[in-house]
Amino acid sequence: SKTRHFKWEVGYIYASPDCNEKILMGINGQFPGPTIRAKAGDTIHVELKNTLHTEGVVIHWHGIRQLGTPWADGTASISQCAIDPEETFVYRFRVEKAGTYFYHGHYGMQRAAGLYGSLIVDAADGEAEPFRYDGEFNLLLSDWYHQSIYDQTVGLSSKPFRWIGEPQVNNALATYRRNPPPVIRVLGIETTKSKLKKIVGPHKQQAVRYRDSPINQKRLWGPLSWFWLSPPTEQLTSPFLRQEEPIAYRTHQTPPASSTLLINGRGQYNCSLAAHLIEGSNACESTSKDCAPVVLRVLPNKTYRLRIASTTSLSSLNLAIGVSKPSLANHKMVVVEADGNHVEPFMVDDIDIYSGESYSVLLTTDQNPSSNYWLSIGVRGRKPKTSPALAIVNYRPNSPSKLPESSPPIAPEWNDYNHSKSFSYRILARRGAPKPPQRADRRIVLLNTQNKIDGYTKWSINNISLALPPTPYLGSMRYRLKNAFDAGTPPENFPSSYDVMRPPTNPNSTQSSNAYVIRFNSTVDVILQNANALAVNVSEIHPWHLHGHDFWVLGYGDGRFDEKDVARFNLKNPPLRNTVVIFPYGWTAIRFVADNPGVWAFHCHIEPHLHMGMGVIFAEGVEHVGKIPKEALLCGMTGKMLMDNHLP
Ligand SMILES: O=C1O[C@H]([C@@H](O)CO)C(O)=C1O
Repeated sequence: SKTRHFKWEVGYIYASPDCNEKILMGINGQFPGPTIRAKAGDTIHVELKNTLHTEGVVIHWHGIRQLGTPWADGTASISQCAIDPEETFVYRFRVEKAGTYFYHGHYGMQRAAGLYGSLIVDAADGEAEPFRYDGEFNLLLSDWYHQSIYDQTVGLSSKPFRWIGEPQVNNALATYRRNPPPVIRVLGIETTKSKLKKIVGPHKQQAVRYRDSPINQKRLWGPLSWFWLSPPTEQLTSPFLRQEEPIAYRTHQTPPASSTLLINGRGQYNCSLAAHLIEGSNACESTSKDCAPVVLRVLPNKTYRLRIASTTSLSSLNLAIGVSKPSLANHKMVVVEADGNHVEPFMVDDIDIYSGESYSVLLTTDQNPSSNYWLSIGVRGRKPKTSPALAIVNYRPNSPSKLPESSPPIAPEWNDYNHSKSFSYRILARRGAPKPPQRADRRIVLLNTQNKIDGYTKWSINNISLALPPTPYLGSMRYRLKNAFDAGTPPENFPSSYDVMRPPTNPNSTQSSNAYVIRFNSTVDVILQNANALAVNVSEIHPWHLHGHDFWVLGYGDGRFDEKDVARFNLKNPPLRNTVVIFPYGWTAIRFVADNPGVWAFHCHIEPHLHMGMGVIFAEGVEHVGKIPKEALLCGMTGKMLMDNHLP
């Protein structure tokens, strides 16, 4: 095995990930950051210089256990002090297991600023993974907002609360959405100002009125095929329209597409590559190569491994490959890996992927080779304001610019939770994978609720919203510093009178930095219990990610977890993972062995939710932690002790 050296600088750069220029966090001028490729058993050595100038930074290596190097986990306030501007920190750790991983910022909402990249671990020399393929592609999925992360975080901690919205809703649209006029869209051709006037003809006055709306003029009169009329118009039956056949048109109650999903850092804002095939879409016009569609160049009748990871800020995603006609999703995929663990192979038409998860699927290029196909990514679990992100599967020797002849595969409805559940339930450990201990030493039940604290909107776990302390836990626990974080053990359960199906009767909760201390080498079950959020009839998906461990997913259920559900736990072939979802109003049970000395975050991987307190801290075997590099301890109480020469 080798040591692989990298020298990185994190800094803001200009980029146009969705054809709109913004600033984002790049590494060595790149977005997404460089891909790390290593072999199982290798040591990764990243010398990270912070060139953000005015704020700290850390990088978390998602899915890497950090056995023996807990200070390299890259979690600000937990495993290390944030790296100051112009300072350098060395992340040095081993990658033990082949698989598809990624890395990302873990300080404030820096992940959502674009601070992420892929980390791919191949099998060690002389070893092989238990499946074969002819080639591979790496797809790192994310969502992208036009609002800066500073704008987003201030909104989340303001009264009244300002939600970040579905990906990239701009302000004009947000204003517009409060009072949406019916929308009429002219499709399939570029609408010019003169054409628009002609079409509008008899409704001219209404259109003129609309010019004073918050929507900018460019959008109204620009080359995009959009315009609005008010008051409500069911269908525009102007004779001009009929003349213009084959223009399709219809009325909408929804505003324009407002989100950008990115594939390998590239997407198209408010337009679709498949506009000519999808009613209601705008054609993309940009020629910027930052946002050119991703093309997967394949040969017919081969098998490819697609490595798919999601580092979205908010969105849950669905991925399918094909075209909508003649059959629905005409490339099957065989799932073989989840979060760096082999799963019992199973075949699907589409996969769901939540933030923090990764999969490998095998794709066989067995369709008509004279066509190219769509790889389509849609939103799950939250009502999308977005059209799907598209990449092109290019069967060679076709031209990569030959667009598929029919529209992308039709994604399941965003709220078809049965579809999502049936996918999750099919993920099982591959034969021969490590089995869980047959019983646990401790069970912690974590109730997930949306709350209010002094009028601020928060998320809480057993009525405690996580507030990180100024001194990272790893240092303060290792050196037994007093009063570095809130004392006392957080609750192991929640009151039996709590009704998970209804909004909280008393939504008030408290903030704390207290931590769960877990006996070293003990086996712990965690039941993640979902509940109704603040609004009636709302319960959301939350993907929970555990640092420092893989865990077995023992089971899922609807409603409130009950003691009798224990009998249904899968102890035979539960999958090992590092991220798992709770479905609306449901529970998920996991088991892990606390065999990794350190302090580890366990949290919802939705970036704004973590920011709103949706996480807990697990500490185990901290007395076995080796010598923490001083550079990880330079802040808070450990920083002061270093200055006074009081740390060993
Ligand atoms: O944390 C969240 O806040 C909003 C909403 O509940 C309040 O605006 C939302 O959809 C979340 O997921």
